[in-house]
Amino acid sequence: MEQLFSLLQDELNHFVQVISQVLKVDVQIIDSQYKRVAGTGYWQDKIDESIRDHAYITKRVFETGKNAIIHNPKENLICNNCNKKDNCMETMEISIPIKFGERIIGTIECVCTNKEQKEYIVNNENTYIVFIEQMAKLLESRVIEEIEKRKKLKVLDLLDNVLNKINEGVVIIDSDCNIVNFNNYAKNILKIDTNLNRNINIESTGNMVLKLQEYKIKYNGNTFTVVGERYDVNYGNQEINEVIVFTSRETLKEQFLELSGSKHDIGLDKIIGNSKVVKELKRKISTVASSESTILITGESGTGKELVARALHNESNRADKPFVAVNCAAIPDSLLESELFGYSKGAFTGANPKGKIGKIELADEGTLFLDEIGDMPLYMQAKVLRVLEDKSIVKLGDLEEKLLNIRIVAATNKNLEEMIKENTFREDLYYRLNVIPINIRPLRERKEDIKILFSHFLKKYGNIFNKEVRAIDKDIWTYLYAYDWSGNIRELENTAEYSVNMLKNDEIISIEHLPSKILASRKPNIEIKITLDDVERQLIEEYLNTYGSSLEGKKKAAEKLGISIATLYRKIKKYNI
Ligand SMILES: Nc1ncnc2c1ncn2[C@@H]1O[C@H](COP(=O)(O)OP(=O)(O)OP(=O)(O)O)[C@@H](O)[C@H]1O
Repeated sequence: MEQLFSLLQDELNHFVQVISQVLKVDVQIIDSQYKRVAGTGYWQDKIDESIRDHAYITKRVFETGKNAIIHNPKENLICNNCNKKDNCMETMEISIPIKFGERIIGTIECVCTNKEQKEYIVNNENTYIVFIEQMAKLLESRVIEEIEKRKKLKVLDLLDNVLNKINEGVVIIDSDCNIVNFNNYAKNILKIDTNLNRNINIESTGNMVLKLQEYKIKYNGNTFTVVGERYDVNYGNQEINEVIVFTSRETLKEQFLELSGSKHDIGLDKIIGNSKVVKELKRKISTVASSESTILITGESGTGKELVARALHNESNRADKPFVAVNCAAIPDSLLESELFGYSKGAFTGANPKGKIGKIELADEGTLFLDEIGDMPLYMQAKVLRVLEDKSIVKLGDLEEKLLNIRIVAATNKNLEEMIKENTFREDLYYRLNVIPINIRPLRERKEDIKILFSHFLKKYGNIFNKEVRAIDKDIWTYLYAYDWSGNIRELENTAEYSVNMLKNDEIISIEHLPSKILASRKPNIEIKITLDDVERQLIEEYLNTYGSSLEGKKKAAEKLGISIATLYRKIKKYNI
């Protein structure tokens, strides 16, 4: 509270000057620590001095909370003990308390040092005292105001901090669409530099993503697609017109996948497909999931290698332990070793002084997934081989060996055998990794999976973008079967995402929603390697999915298929459904 006086210093000086001019005497303000915080004339250059050892009149005001009007200081009992009494020049003193609620936080003191001054005051004493009391009240309300202001500033500061910590962008704009304020997230996403440009343009695309509006934000020559909410906050104030709270579309998608558990709970049921190849793949995963042996997953990009690796982990008896994925192609060679092995305190210049736990150690008791192992530099291959052989690691800068219990699953889209011939992949590591090989066939070799996968992805993106995918026009399949799918399932998934984006309300998914490259690829009389059995099995599965596999469900499915329940049972057995 006392510090507040020092924050109001300029105003205090102004106060004492005004009182001094009216009363024609010197005026000072004393705080509750008996420190002079403002003064005129004789006291002007004695601010901040303590008056404690001769503050007899001031003390009385603090004790009683009442005005002290002393007409003859030297003779007054209050001054009896004052050691300055003999040299005291004062002819009259008025001390008025400055209150803050019930508390006394200071005094306003006016001192006459000659007869004329005293006479001037005494002639109008009551009026002057009321005047000083009013000034004390004014000071009290200024203190309250200042405290309120400070509280608000603290809350604003706190809000600012909170806004900068959240994972959403916040931009405040004025009525001319100029940025007034923004948080760190918005700054990073939109690359805001208000020194360069403050103008921003926000337009709704009309799309909804997970129940939020999608917007195109144009700023500084760039366009960003975000999702969020706009709030009108113009309460007759041109300077603050609107707040937009947003997140990037990609982040939202990630969050959705995290929340829906699709990243963590990837089990066999997340591997979609009816083809023999997929069925065989799933069977193999459940057979080998709990084995301790190393697995090498091969397959073209986008065939689902990571999905299979996660399923292997989640189906294994290590499922509740960590699954740590390292993408060997995404980490620069110079960082890969410390990323994998970690380092001890002060291992090298520039290293984190606390040391770092490597990904291999993090995977202890769980699964280490070495993705894109074909991109691992040769010297690192040798080190990883040692981990496989010794089941232990030595951190960089450390001498101690740490025993580990990890299961290694590696994956690559490269032909490692070719690489061995070219001396770019170690033969010994290859055999160590390839104990259980799992090869995932490209989508073009199992086109019968396209229908179920595409339908699955349409549903997924329908949920994400809050669009109802009511039906699919059957003509679409001819195009999807004819396409080559060099990007495999990832490309099919992206196509489904594109189609859902293109879908307007009340439409059904049809060829007009497909990307042009797929429409262009259609060859006449395409040869689809689907047998009658495949179609029959798929139909039965679809009906069982719809009606359920209870007896009632099966009866309904048989009725819809136009076959007897006995025939249905026979076919279920035949197709191993
Ligand atoms: N059988 C499947 N069922 C459902 N989704 C699948 C299937 N196979 C792949 N996907 C999906 O396709 C996308 C690509 O899969 P994933 O990342 O596992 O492929 P990858 O072979 O590891 O690719 P890359 O070699 O490029 O790393 C992912 O979104 C994955 O969920």
